[in-house]
Amino acid sequence: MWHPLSVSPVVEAWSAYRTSTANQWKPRDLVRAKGSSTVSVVLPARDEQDTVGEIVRTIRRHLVDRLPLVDEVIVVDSRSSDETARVAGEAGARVVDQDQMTRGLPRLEGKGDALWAGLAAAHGDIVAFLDADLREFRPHFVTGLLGPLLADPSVVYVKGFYHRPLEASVDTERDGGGRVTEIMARPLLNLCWPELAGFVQPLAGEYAGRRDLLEQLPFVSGYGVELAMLIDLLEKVGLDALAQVDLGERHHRHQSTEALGRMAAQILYTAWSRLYRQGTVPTAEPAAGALTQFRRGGATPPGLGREVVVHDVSVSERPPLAQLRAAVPLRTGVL
Ligand SMILES: O=c1ccn([C@@H]2O[C@H](COP(=O)(O)OP(=O)(O)O[C@H]3O[C@H](CO)[C@@H](O)[C@H](O)[C@H]3O)[C@@H](O)[C@H]2O)c(=O)[nH]1
Ligand SMILES: O=C(O)[C@H](O)COP(=O)(O)O
Repeated sequence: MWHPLSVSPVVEAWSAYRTSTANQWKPRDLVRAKGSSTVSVVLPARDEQDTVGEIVRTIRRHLVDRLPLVDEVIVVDSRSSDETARVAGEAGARVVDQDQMTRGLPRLEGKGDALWAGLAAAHGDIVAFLDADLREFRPHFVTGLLGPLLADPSVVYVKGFYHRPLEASVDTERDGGGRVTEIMARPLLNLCWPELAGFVQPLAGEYAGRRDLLEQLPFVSGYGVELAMLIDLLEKVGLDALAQVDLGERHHRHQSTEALGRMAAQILYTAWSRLYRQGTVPTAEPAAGALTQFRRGGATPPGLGREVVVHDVSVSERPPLAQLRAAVPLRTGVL
């Protein structure tokens, strides 16, 4: 047993063993290693018309047209109210509609449901997920995620990590980004799932996995999807089948503190479900599924000088796709 304040030997050994950097993985070598297997890239996108086009074009230019590494680029339009679908389509993505993909099933909210719809739409043996709000996007985000999977059959899932600047309109805090990660998710994981403490960016939206494994996982509907996936993967395949890759620096659109509060609440709600499954907490759901926030300037209720805003932060889950396919025999690429 190690001293609680020292680096966990599990984490240390795993990081040394399973961590690579994106520039280690040369695109031409990956094409060779890929052989006849197929790769899909899936981008969940809600109102990302400003960024999604450039990401799709970059992937197509470098990894579809110049080198045959990526076989399809799918953008899941997640109920956008802007031109996301048109922009993505014009850039060369196959655009699928979250609601069309899940028609006939209960309507669920948020990113996790978009990812599940994207996995259902994808044909690849390997599926890589990327957020659609990335700026200064470069192809090494994709090659880095694919490298360990194509080079080593014992790796089944790869998570990206990076430096995270916090970019405000006036200045940049070099390592100020990842606020939910640093203030909530990392402490939570360290305390409750210490084997996962070696993941540098546990909430990263950039990761890749083998499709047959991804299809065995439930997908939590909202922003808890990444946390749940790591915990479920740890239980299902163990730490040694997981890897992480250094993607350098990541720039993205920052959400407001208020929106991040709702994200954090969804993640905590999700963690609760896993703690319940492990027998650590007594009830299947936390005491409440609502988050009350106070916004400057309103007059409801009177006397507070604030507006009270209440959000439902509960999450649901889509079942593993493999379960659905077993119940209703379906080809890949459709639900
Ligand atoms: O209902 C939604 C909400 C978001 N998104 C997309 O999901 C991606 C990530 O969403 P974003 O709101 O930009 O999340 P971040 O603030 O960047 O949150 C970080 O932390 C989240 C919680 O773990 C992860 O899901 C994110 O991938 C990760 O980047 C973007 O492409 C969104 O357009 C959807 O497709 N549908
Ligand atoms: O991953 C996170 O912690 C959240 O997406 C917040 O990221 P940001 O602080 O870089 O906006």
